[in-house]
Amino acid sequence: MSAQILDGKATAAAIKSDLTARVAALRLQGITPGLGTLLVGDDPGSQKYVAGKHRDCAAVGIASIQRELPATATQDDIEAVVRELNADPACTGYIVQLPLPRGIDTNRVLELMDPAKDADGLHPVSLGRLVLNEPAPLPCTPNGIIRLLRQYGVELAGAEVVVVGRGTTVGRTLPLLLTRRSENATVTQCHTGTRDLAAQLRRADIVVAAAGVGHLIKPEDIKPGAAVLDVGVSRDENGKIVGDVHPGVTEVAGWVSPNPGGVGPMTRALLLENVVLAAEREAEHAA
Ligand SMILES: Nc1nc2c(c(=O)[nH]1)N[C@@H](CN(C=O)c1ccc(C(=O)N[C@@H](CCC(=O)O)C(=O)O)cc1)CN2
Repeated sequence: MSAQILDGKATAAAIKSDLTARVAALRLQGITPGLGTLLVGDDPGSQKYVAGKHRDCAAVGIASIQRELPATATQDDIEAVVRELNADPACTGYIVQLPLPRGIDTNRVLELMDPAKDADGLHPVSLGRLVLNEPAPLPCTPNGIIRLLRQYGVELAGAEVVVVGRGTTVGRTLPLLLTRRSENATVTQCHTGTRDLAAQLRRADIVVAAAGVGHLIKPEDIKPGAAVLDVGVSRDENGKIVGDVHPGVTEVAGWVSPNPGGVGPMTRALLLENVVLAAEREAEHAA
């Protein structure tokens, strides 16, 4: 058996096509949505992701506001740009590309953002609203995972989901989305302190790997027919980028998300969606 591919590239393309029409409608009302990004430092991965976000903006008609600071930027330098983006009327929503350089207090930077301009759903106010089940911009990668599963008809209600990882962008936030009544999944969160990861994985209907440990998830750990989503990015001993999921998993699983081409493109599309939703709310208030 070979697993069905959860094609994030194709699913993201359909979302972007819908967004292109919605942006055109907003522009007719005199509103041009704008996405801001703040990139600090010269990490090639982060540079690539941010460049991709602005390419996507151009493709759907969203304006781009690109701010960059060197790796030597101080906390004050970064906070000054955050204040500028908060005040910029052309900027509907923005993100601070993570991770920030060592020595920078990331939480302080995020807390300084205007929550109304949080395009990432990672501001403490947005995360608090998510916990309280109130309307909030959804974190892009977790939202992308759920939308991809829905697109391919993978049942979430009653499913046993194992999330591997506890980072803010995926591990901590995905369980909050999966356990909403609309999804109704049961979630086990695993991490480096989990005593027997393989035992947890073997009973999972859905596995989301976001640990950043190359090929951590092996074929023998997967229940036949399960859905396996690979969100991890790390480098092997030759410097080649590898995901968290061993390629052999495709022979056991029912569905797999490729990496690249799975959750990454969904993350980017749903960032644009958050900006368009914010601009549509602005249009409603203006009417
Ligand atoms: N402020 C944020 N920072 C980070 C986030 C985030 O959601 N918000 N997530 C990750 C990085 N990330 C988004 O910024 C991201 C990662 C990967 C991709 C992507 O499209 N990957 C492609 C492959 C790209 C390539 O290497 O050629 C794929 O998977 O097909 C998009 C966004 C950490 N920081």
